[in-house]
This record gives sequence, structure tokens and C-alpha cells, in this order.
Amino acid sequence: MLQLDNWREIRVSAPGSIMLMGEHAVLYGERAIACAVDRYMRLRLTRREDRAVIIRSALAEVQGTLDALPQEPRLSFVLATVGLYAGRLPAGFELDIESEFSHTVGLGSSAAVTAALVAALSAYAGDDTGPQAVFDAALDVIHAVQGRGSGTDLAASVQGGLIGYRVTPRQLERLPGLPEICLYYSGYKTRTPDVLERVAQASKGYEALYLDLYRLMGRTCEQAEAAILRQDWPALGRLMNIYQGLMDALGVNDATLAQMVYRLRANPQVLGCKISGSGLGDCVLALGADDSLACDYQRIPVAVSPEGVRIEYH
Ligand SMILES: C[C@@](O)(CCO)CC(=O)[O-]
Repeated sequence: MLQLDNWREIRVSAPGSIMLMGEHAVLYGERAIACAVDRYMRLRLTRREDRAVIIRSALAEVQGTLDALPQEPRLSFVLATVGLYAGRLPAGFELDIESEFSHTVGLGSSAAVTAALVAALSAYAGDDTGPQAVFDAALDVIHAVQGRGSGTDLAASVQGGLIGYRVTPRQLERLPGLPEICLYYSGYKTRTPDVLERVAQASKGYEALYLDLYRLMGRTCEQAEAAILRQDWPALGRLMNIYQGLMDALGVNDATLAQMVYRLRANPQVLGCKISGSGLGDCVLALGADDSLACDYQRIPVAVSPEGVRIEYH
């Protein structure tokens, strides 16, 4: 408890994350694989004597009090998190948010900022800051802001490393590392809730077929976990390609993403590649790297971050 009494500043970092496999199917009870990546969201929280709340980030600045915070859609996850804790905090605070990655690329910035802020405010409130408590509170915020969400990227961000994950019954296993992976940003994205709505519309009249697709995605993901455990990278690449075919069947592939995928697959150094995340834009993930695509699409080299949410008291 000494650290809770004496701190002047709480610093929290949380890694970004990517989905390696399991997109969409994880919402239907199948397993997913995600990893924390070495790009971090960093927060600095200093306490105030009064009830003022001042939040500064590259996206927006907000000033209010614990009792009345303004609306700011660009900080919806941050403000929802503050709202969750406002009644339990002894006084106001100033918060500086710095991100090592843009919120437009698919590195799970909403999950990372929510995880980091839940940890910071839990520390300030004297609550449990363990990974399970941070995960549960952050998932509540994500559900409140965006509706559905499996929490896969959040789990990776909180725990760090490469993880196998299932929603119910909740399972989370650490997996060993990966060889070189690389993301390529398509230049546009469709919000996950909108992609989910498109899939829901497309599945009308084909519900049983879609459930079979989710089951196949789940089997593919389980085999991918086995390939990771035995470090069989050609097999993992092949399974990524199979999963990409299933994403296409689901209707979340498009012409640009398909072209990126096929250009990457033309390189023998790329063992496999697929959309990472919900689809209809955002990023393609390659197992291996390819320089030729980098002149047309932003290349985002990433490595697995063994570290999840980290709290420091100063
Ligand atoms: C499409 C989805 O499976 C992945 C989005 O990154 C949604 C989710 O898991 O919450």
C-alpha cells in the first residue's frame, strides 16, 4: 500500500495487439490467436487537489470534472473509462496519452488505451490492478462503447505475448513466440461494428452455413496453435492461407486486400498471409516479409511484445 500513498505520478504502458487468427469465429465460441506487439500506448496520470479532469492526447484535449465530463467522440473509450471510475476516485487528475502507433492502423489502439487507463485509474482508486481485474473492467468499457467484442485484442494487450484465447468458457494460454511477421496497411478501414453488421446481413438465409464456416475457422485456428507449439512455420503459413479463404467466404475480403494477399504470396519468403482483424480494409498480416509491397502500402514491421500492461509509481 506504500506505493499507493506516496506516488506523484502513475505511468502505465500497454502494448498494441494484432489478431493472428480467429477473427469473427471467436464471437461464436471458437478459439482465436492474438499477440501483443512492440508498439506501446503510454499514459501519465498526475493527481490534482480539486475534482478537475484534464486529458491531453494527439487526438483531442478534454477538460471537465469528475462530476461532468464533456462528450468527445475521438476519446470515447477514454471518457467511458473515466466515467466508470469517477465515483471512486479521491480527487481529479491530469492525464497525458501518447501512442507509438496510429489509431487508424489495426494495432488495437482502443483496447490498449482502455487497458492502460483501467490500470491507471484502478491504481489511483486503490483497486485490484491484476491482469484479470484489468481485463474484466476494460471489457465492460469496450462493450459499453462499441457493443459486441470478443476481447481477444484486449487479452493480448493486458497479458502480453502470443496467446490462444476463447470467450466462453474463458480460456487464455500463453503460446511460444513467432518468427518474423509484418503488417501492411491497406490505407482504409471499416469499423468493426459495421463489418459485423455486414456479415450479419450476408448470413441471412444461410445461418447454418455460416455456423459451419465459424466451426471450420475454429478447427483451422486449433491446428495453427498446434503448428505454433511445434514451431512448424510452413504449416502455420498454410493455415493462415486457409483462414484467409474462410474470411473471403464470410464476405470480409475485398479487391484491394485480395490483391495485397496475392502479391505477398508471390514471394517465396512469405509463408502465408491473411487479413488481420475484422476485414474490409485495415491490415494484411504476412508470416515473413516482402519489400516490394512496401512502396504501395505502409509496411508496419512488428515483433511480439512479451510485456503486457505495466504500471509504474513515481
Ligand atoms: C471481428 C473480430 O473477431 C475481430 C476484430 O479485430 C471482432 C472481435 O473479436 O471482437
